Amino acid sequence: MIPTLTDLRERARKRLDPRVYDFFEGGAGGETALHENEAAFRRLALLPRVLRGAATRDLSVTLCGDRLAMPVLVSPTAFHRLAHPEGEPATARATAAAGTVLVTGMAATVPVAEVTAAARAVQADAAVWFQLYLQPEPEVTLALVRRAERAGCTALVVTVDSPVFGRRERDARHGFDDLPAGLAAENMRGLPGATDDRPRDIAMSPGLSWDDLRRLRAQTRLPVLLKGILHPGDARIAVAEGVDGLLVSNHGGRQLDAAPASIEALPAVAEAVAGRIPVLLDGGVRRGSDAAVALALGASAVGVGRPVLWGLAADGEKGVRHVLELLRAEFDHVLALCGGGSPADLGPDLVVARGSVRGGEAR
Ligand SMILES: Cc1cc2nc3c(=O)[nH]c(=O)nc-3n(C[C@H](O)[C@H](O)[C@H](O)COP(=O)(O)O)c2cc1C
Ligand SMILES: CCCCCCCCCCC(=O)C(=O)O
Repeated sequence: MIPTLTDLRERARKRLDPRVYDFFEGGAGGETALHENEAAFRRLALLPRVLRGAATRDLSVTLCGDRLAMPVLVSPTAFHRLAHPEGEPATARATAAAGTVLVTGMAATVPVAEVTAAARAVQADAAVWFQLYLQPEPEVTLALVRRAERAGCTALVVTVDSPVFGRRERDARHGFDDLPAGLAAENMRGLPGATDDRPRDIAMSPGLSWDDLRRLRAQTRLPVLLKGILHPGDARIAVAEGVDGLLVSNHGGRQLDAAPASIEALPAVAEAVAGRIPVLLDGGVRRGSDAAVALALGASAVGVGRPVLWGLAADGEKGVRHVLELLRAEFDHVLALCGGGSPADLGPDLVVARGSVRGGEAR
């Protein structure tokens, strides 16, 4: 039988140390935002169109100069070697084989240059983006940016939803506050605050402002996307500042537990951006139909976090390939069922609240 994401989640749970499984799976506080990310998709339905003559389908999208074979990319998740000994290079090979973007990041357990090399061994022009938390000392951030540029990353994703680290009750219960011996955030080596034995800790910086972002953008030619935007006011400022893209995200429910589900925040952000820059979304995407709903509501693409970790833990590179292929095939199928030939054919008129369509009242 072909394993579904639910099967892979269960396989991952059986294979992983419960402390690691909970670190991957858990959210902040009472885990309301975590739960809502998936639940909010279940409250939405697609109202398909018919007889639109879409004989062939092309799933590809272009984002910040990179062409993706499908509108699903891999969001940054920390510490892939906790899931599988091969870690981020296995994820990179699988993502390159799927023809989409891997966002690796500061909290990778393999240096960024090895991650891009693994992706490019599979596909010469594989796109890898680098996620970073701006550090309180600009020179540390700059050193990380140069590392990502040298490694051939094609965009930077600055996570802005984490002025402080989320209160993760599962981790607190387990006392899980450090990596096992032999694993580290490898991109943090050789920076101020690092020692020969131990990389510098990743700092969260509550004092950051748009000035810090302006400084970063002046220091690099790479496109800069902001990850963790939920408020349309911030989206408007980001566009005015010249940011290259936004990722609507509540960090997989791991930061502000009182935040709305990502899919609920998307329409207002998309409206504020009005097509001027790409808007992406992550959080709770578990099916091709979730991706279709997000695209219909204004996203150019979606990211997946935990599903990739489940695939990696369950079956290494093969498991991640399987996750991405499942999502591609499901998205393609849903697009066909909605009468679409490309992601651009999905618009807001196709999305309704479940239970709201009665006898022709909908449109
Ligand atoms: C175990 C784990 C680690 C994560 N690490 C990071 C990270 O280092 N940087 C970041 O910006 N987001 C991180 N995230 C958030 C993801 O990028 C993404 O926003 C979230 O996982 C999407 O939700 P999903 O898991 O429901 O797909 C992490 C998420 C998880 C589950
Ligand atoms: C196992 C020890 C935890 C140390 C935390 C380091 C910060 C990494 C940030 C990862 C992240 O964003 C997440 O959501 O988790």
